[in-house]
Amino acid sequence: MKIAVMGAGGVGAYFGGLLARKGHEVSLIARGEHLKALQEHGLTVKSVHGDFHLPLKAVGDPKEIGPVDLVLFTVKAYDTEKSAEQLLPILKEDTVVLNLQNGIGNEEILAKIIGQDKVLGGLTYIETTIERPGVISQKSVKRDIIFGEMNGEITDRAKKLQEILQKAEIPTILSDNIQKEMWKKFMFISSFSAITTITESAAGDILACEKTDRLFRKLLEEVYHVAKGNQIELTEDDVESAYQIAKNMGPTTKSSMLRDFEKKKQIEVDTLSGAIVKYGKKVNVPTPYHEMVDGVLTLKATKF
Ligand SMILES: NC(=O)C1=CN([C@@H]2O[C@H](COP(=O)(O)OP(=O)(O)OC[C@H]3O[C@@H](n4cnc5c(N)ncnc54)[C@H](OP(=O)(O)O)[C@@H]3O)[C@@H](O)[C@H]2O)C=CC1
Ligand SMILES: CC(C)(CO)C(=O)C(=O)O
Repeated sequence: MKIAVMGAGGVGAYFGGLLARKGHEVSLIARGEHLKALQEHGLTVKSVHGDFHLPLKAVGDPKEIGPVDLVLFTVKAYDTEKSAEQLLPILKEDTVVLNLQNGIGNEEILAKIIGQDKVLGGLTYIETTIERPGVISQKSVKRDIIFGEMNGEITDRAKKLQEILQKAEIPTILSDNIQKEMWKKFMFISSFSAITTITESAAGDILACEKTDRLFRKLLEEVYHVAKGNQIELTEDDVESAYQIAKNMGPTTKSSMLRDFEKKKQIEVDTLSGAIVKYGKKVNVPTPYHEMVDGVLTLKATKF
C-alpha cells in the first residue's frame, strides 16, 4: 500500500515506520531540520518495543510523492488547515485519510478541505516525541489506535485498515462510535496536558501529591459535565477510566503538550483546555479549572 504521513513527527513517523517495516511504501512529509535529517540519515526510532532504522523517502512538498492509498494525518491541531490543503494533490478518489490528532473538531476541518468521504476519525494512546531531528523516541508500552467512520458504519475500507495496522503490530480497535471515543480521549488529554504542563511534571509526581491529584480529578470532572451538556454520553466510569490511564501509563509519562512546552514550541492549549472553555460556554456549564489553565498557559507560551 502507498502511504503518506502528513506531519512525520513523534506519532506519524513512529507509526509510518512500523508500516514501512511491513513492506508498505511509506513517504514522510516533514519540514525544517527534521526533514533534512530524515533525508540525509533516514528515520531512527528508539522505542520500548524495539529500536529500528529505515531509509524512508522524506519530502517537504507532498506533490513529490504522487497519489497515495492512505494518509496518516499527524500534524499538531494548529497546522490542520494548511496541511490539509497541501494534501490535495496526492488524494485519489478512494484515498483514506486517518486522523490521529488530539482534540475535537479536527475531522470537520479536514472534511471541509478534502471531502467528508475521505476522512476517518481516530486517536491514539502512545507517548512518542522527536528526540532530535531524524530521531523518534517512543516511550510508552501503550501504543493503541482507535478509529472509525465518523457516522459509525463498519465499512470494508475500515476493516481493511484495521487489518493493515494490526499486521504492523499496532493494537487497533475499529469503533462504531468514534465520536464518543474521541470525547473520552479529549477528556483525558485536555486534563492531563493541563496538569502536566502547568506543573511541569510527569504523571507520577502529580498523582503522588494529594493536591495536584485532586486538581487532575477536578479537570476531568469539568470535562465530563461539559460533555454531558453537549449531549455526549460519557459516564462517571469514563472519568475514572481516564484517571486510570494516567496511572497505568507509568510515573514518567509526560504529555506531548509538556514536551512541546519544554522545547519552547507552540502548544495545543487552544484546542484542549481552550476548547473545553468554549464547549462549556455554549451550554452554560462553568469551566473555572480549564479557564485558569487556558489563561496561564496561553500567556506563558507567548514568552518563548
Ligand atoms: N506525541 C504524542 O505522544 C502524542 C501526540 N498526539 C497528538 O498527535 C498530533 C501530532 O503530535 P506529535 O506527533 O507529537 O507532533 P510533532 O510536532 O512531533 O510532529 C508533527 C510534525 O509535523 C510537522 N509539520 C506540521 N505541518 C507540516 C506541514 N504542513 N508540512 C510538513 N511538516 C509539517 C511539524 O513540523 P514543526 O516541528 O516545524 O512544526 C512536526 O515535525 C497532535 O495533535 C498531538 O496532540 C496524540 C497522542 C500522543
Ligand atoms: C498522554 C499521551 C502521551 C497519551 O497518549 C498523549 O496522548 C499526549 O500527550 O498527547
